[in-house]
Amino acid sequence: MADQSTAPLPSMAPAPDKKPVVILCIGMAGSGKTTFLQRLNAHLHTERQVPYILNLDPAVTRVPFNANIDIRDTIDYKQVMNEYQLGPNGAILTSLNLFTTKFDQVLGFIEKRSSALDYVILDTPGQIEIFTWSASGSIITDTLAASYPTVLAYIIDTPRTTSPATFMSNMLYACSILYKTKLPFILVFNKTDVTPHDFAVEWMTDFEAYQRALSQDETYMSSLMNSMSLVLDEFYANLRYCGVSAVTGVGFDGFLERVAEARDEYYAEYKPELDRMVQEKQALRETEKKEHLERLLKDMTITEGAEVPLDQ
Ligand SMILES: Nc1nc2c(ncn2[C@@H]2O[C@H](COP(=O)(O)OP(=O)(O)OP(=O)(O)O)[C@@H](O)[C@H]2O)c(=O)[nH]1
Repeated sequence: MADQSTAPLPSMAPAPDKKPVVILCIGMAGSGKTTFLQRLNAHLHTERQVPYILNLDPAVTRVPFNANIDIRDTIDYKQVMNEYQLGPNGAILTSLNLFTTKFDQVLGFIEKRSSALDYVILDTPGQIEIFTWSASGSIITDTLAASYPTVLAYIIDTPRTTSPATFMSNMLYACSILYKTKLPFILVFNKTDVTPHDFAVEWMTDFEAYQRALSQDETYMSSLMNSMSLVLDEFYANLRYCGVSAVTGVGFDGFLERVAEARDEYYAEYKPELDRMVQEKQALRETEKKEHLERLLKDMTITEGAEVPLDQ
């Protein structure tokens, strides 16, 4: 595995305990993750903020940015397919699993440069479930979130989400990922140059507007979605979102503002909960250790045997 960074880092005065924010880009195939990353990378460079980029998609043919670490450098996805007799999705998953076994090295690379970095950005495989519902995806996410403020950017193909039914399934998917990872979450409505995301904002903030859109759908799905939308109301209430165009570059300042808010949420909510869990585990381990020791001492007293009076 290699750290491919080529350009020297611009001189920045790092704050003593400054940690880069990790942005995990996830989204359905074709939502524009890679283009989004390319644009974000360009945007950050113009702002003189330094990103460290990881490509975790072993099947991508062309990466239009300079990835510091690329899964394809260590794992040949086609070879994995042949060697393990797998189909495309199985091979992507296996490649990710193999890569995860070396993730400690990746962390080492990030750690070495972390004081000079502002962001660590990850591009994930096109098939969203391979990352979000796999053990390796969880290990990567949890490992990063244990060391760095980590946020999820869920990229949405806005022009393909304009029907109430597609919108609802996309939101339910986002909701399931949010509850699984519990990490700060940003909905990124991409491709707003084709379709502005105003309709989505309206549906998320005005329950009746979504109901009105639904009422035009007379299929059985409509009543199901009606009930579901009540569930999602709570999800929307705690959600951060923004609209961008990865092609024109519109909306990236807004995205970075959301990232800053999400980072604050990480420190205010996720990190204390993580620390609490670690402390709980440590306390449990201490109690178990004490119990073992007590049992051992008791066993030793028993085996010492009773005192036998000697014949006089
Ligand atoms: N008009 C427009 N097209 C976009 C935008 N972002 C991405 N696209 C196009 O959407 C298509 C898919 O973009 P990718 O960046 O490859 O999407 P992806 O999510 O990485 O795709 P997978 O690797 O299959 O997951 C490409 O044709 C892009 O040019 C955008 O903001 N506006």
